[in-house]
Formats: sequence, C-alpha cells, structure tokens
Amino acid sequence: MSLLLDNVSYNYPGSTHGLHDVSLDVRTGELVAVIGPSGSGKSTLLKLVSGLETGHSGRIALDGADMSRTPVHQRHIGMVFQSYALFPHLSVLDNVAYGLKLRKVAVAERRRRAQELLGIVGLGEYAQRAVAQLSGGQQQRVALARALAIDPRALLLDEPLSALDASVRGHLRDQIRSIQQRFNATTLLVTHDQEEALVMADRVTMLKDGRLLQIATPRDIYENPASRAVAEFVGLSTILPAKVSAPDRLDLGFAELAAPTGRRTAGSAVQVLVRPEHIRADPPVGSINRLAGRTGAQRYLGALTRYDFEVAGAPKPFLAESARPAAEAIAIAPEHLRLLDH
Ligand SMILES: Nc1ncnc2c1ncn2[C@@H]1O[C@H](COP(=O)(O)OP(=O)(O)OP(=O)(O)O)[C@@H](O)[C@H]1O
Repeated sequence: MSLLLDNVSYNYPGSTHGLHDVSLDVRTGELVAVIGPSGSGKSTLLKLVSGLETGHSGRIALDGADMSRTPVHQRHIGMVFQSYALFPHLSVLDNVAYGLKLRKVAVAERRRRAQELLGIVGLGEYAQRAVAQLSGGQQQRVALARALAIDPRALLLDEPLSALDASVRGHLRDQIRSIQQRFNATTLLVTHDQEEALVMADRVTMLKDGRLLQIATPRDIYENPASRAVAEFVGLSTILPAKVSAPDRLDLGFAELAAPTGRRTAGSAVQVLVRPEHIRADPPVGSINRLAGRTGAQRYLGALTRYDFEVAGAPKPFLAESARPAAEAIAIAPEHLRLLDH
C-alpha cells in the first residue's frame, strides 16, 4: 500500500497552526521518519492520515483511493503511540486481539492470530499476563503486535520509543524495524530523536512551522541538507556566514577557504556548514584550508573527543570531533564544506 499526501493543508479551528501544503509520497513497505521541532506539525500529520482529525484540504490517499471521507476505523491503519494506550484490564492476548474483535473475527481465529503476533514480537509466553505486569518495552511491543494484528494498510508510529530508557530503546528500534520490513508495512514514524530517524528510516522528512522542508534518505539529509534549518536540526555542525570571493573561493571574514561554489557568482552570500567529523586535527603546515587556533571546551566521549576549536576572528568556535583534540590547527577538505543558500 502506498500512502500519498498531496498538497495537504489543515488549520486547527480558530488558529493558523496546523499543516501547510504538505506533499509526501510513502512507497509500499517504506518507512518514512517525520522529524521537526516541537509544534512543527508531526502529530497533526499522523492524526490527519489516521482520520482522528478531519477537515483538511488536499488529498490523502491509500493506494490511490482518497481517504478524506473514510472514518477512522474503516481506514484500516495500525497505530502505536508513545503512551502505549493498552487496556490495563485485559490480558496481553486480548489486547492484541482487540482490533480483530472489533472487526468481528471469530474467537478462535483472533486468538490464533494474536498468539502468532505475540510470537513475532517475542512475547509468546506472556499471552495470559496482565498488561500492568509488563515492562515499558514489553508493553510497547504489545502495542506493535496489536497494530499489526489487523493487517493494516499503513502503520503510524508516534514517538513509540520515547518513554523508554536508552538501553531498551536501542534494542527495540532494531526489532521494530525488522518487523516492519518483514510485514512490508508502509510506515510513518514520528520521532524527536534524530538518531532514531537516521537509523530506522528509508527516508527522513523534516517539518517546521507546519511545512515540509525536505524529504531525503538519511545519508542525503545529513550530508546535503537543503537549508540551514534542516542542517541545524539533523546532526551537529558549525554554520558560519561567508561570501563567494571568486570561483571556488570563500571569504569568511577571518579566513579565505577553498570550497566548491558551483554556479554562484562572486559576492553571493552563503552559509557554510561543517560537520564535526570532517574537521581534521593538526594537519601539516601548508595543508589546504588550514586554520590555526586553539582548543577550547572538550567533552570526552570514549572513542572520540568532541571539542571547540577557536580561530582568531571567527564569530564562534568550530565544533570538531576526533580521537585527540587539535593542539594548534585544524583543516577542512574543500569537499566537506557545504554551502547553504537559505
Ligand atoms: N487541538 C489543537 N488545537 C489548536 N492547536 C493545536 C492543537 N493541537 C496542536 N495544535 C498546534 O498545532 C501545531 C502543531 O502541533 P503538533 O502537535 O502537530 O506538533 P508536533 O510537531 O507533534 O509537536 P511535539 O513534538 O511537541 O509533539 C502547534 O503549533 C500546536 O500548538
């Protein structure tokens, strides 16, 4: 099942907040992660797709069929939320079978199906337990099994891991991803955790102020962000203002650097983006784009140290990462300087 949003706009009643002109095409079996700052419209997007919120303009279609007039329960969409929203008075098995009961599937069949899904999420032996006797990570797996039990046409995951602690989260995200692939489930995953988005998704899309800024593969959104807003939100970086001084030359005020300037003409104002891992510590004197300075604050991270490197005249320090901090200079290869026009 493919999921298509075509020019979808929605305003909450009496407000200008919501979604503005969002177009998005999720292919069959694809997992698209939706990221963005708080209030950017991520949950609104899921609510519109699920039918929990209605009254948008534009088209929301599943496999080509417009969903606008289809009520929630007829959309056949599986949902998993941050707060597991399980029924505490029902057993694990009955929770998973719940959607099938609503759809009038016979008792024996729904038990068989629920048991099968519990096996898939690794909870086959917990079928008769009360939900309250499970850990957070286990409850979230029950919620996933419940969403999958109805054989959904699309899966909507709204911050499914954010209530869990870090160790459980890492494991569960691998598990959710592999189950999603096994079911070839067309999936939207809302997360505020950009690492989770990069690790789990086929493509990542970023929203800001209700608008979609970019959709790209994890590698592409990290390496080629379309705008400063995306660059700042995805990964760590240093972003500095500069002017193109000549073809493939940039003037940062405090230094001249070689960088691919493309078709930009001399005098064009740009922002230059540098990722911490692309900053080389203590390059030989005479290296291209070498900047002398001194190391400021350091954060030891085990395999790496993340540190500020201060260059005289620069409006802010460079954020760098390497096995050992630079003693007296850094260098950035021209191909690792990304130019942003807005
Ligand atoms: N029921 C509502 N009535 C009016 N405005 C709302 C309503 N729900 C959300 N909004 C507003 O719509 C915008 C988008 O909200 P939404 O919940 O989609 O953001 P979000 O990206 O999911 O944020 P968060 O990461 O904090 O959950 C926000 O400005 C929010 O204040």
